[in-house]
Amino acid sequence: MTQKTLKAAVLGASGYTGAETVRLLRNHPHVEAVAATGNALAGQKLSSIFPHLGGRGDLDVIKAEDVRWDEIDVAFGCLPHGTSQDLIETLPSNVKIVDLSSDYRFRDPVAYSKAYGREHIAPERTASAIYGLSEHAAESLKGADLVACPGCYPTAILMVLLPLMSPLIIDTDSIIIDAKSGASGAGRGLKEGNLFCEVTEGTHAYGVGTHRHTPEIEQELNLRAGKSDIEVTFTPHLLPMARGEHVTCHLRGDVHDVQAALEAAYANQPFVTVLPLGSPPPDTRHVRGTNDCRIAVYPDRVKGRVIVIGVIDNLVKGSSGQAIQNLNLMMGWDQALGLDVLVPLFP
Ligand SMILES: NC(=O)C1=CN([C@@H]2O[C@H](COP(=O)(O)OP(=O)(O)OC[C@H]3O[C@@H](n4cnc5c(N)ncnc54)[C@H](OP(=O)(O)O)[C@@H]3O)[C@@H](O)[C@H]2O)C=CC1
Ligand SMILES: CC(=O)N[C@@H](CCC(=O)OP(=O)(O)O)C(=O)O
Repeated sequence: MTQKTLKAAVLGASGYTGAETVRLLRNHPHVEAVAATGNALAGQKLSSIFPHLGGRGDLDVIKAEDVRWDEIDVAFGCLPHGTSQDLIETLPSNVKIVDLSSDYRFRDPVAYSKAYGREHIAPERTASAIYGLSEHAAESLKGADLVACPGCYPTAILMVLLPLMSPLIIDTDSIIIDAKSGASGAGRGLKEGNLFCEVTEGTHAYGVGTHRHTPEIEQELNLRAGKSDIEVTFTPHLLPMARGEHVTCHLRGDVHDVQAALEAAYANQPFVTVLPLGSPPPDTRHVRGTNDCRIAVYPDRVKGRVIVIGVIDNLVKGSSGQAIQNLNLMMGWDQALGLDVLVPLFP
């Protein structure tokens, strides 16, 4: 039997994750992007905004209200948080939603309001959405209608930390996460902090002690560990590069236990490589342009401490790639469909 091709609308295709979703879907055998939406840039061809997407399958960027929703099977929400829920809650109920924003990531609407400073317009839906860290949610993703893709930092960090939570093999009182992102993590919108001169030839921390990804990370760690008191120290930094995310987790535990737990968790996972102990540290360029995640474990010279490094591409595993991986799992397909063709771009 021939597989039906799902018709996808990419909401926010004139932004970075939307354009990346369109790019990646071109490799997908069973999903076709047939609608692309934008706001200020609606009215243009997608290839005039993103010339690299020119050629086959060019799309008109239209407003979401002009999409012919009766023809759409799945929507990828690549919109700013807040805008995302406002639009998603107006869509027909038969359209499957894979949301890349933070709008449906919080299982507790009160925690959402605390982190984002607004009331959720559909608190019961955020409570029941599936948190789509693909490798850790495969079963619950099957048949799901609404999936919240994790943030790019939470993706890289939880890929490292979740396998250490159950059984709990690290001390949860001393988790310190030093994280770095390329500037595409901040989106394509014009912001002073993203100007070339503000980003190049330097680096700086931001959101120190306050970043909104901290409660998202803590939510998932506590759920996995069956606890409610895990807190983490998380410090993100902006690096002068377009894409890539690098996290260094400083933990208290046994290096061999940590290595064994990570190897066991990802033994059969196509996108995750746990490097052998003693390997050179992974580089964001080893996963650039792919849905891969590489993890490496090191003993600290301080007795009883372990350092674990994870790298992903924020625009692929950290957003659009994982979104497609999630759709594959929702549909009961091979999770790697359309994504296993990607090969890292180095240097
Ligand atoms: N960048 C990343 O690495 C990651 C991003 N995310 C999340 O994914 C989502 C998209 O991020 P990203 O692609 O970087 O963002 P961008 O700023 O690059 O793109 C935002 C998109 O949303 C559209 N948009 C903005 N405002 C409105 C509105 N009021 N109504 C309708 N459409 C609107 C924009 O249209 P137009 O330009 O035409 O005005 C654009 O297409 C965000 O929620 C982000 O937090 C998650 C993980 C990683
Ligand atoms: C470099 C940079 O600015 N990164 C963004 C995170 C991108 C991401 O994952 O964001 P969402 O949780 O909004 O989806 C930030 O720190 O806010």
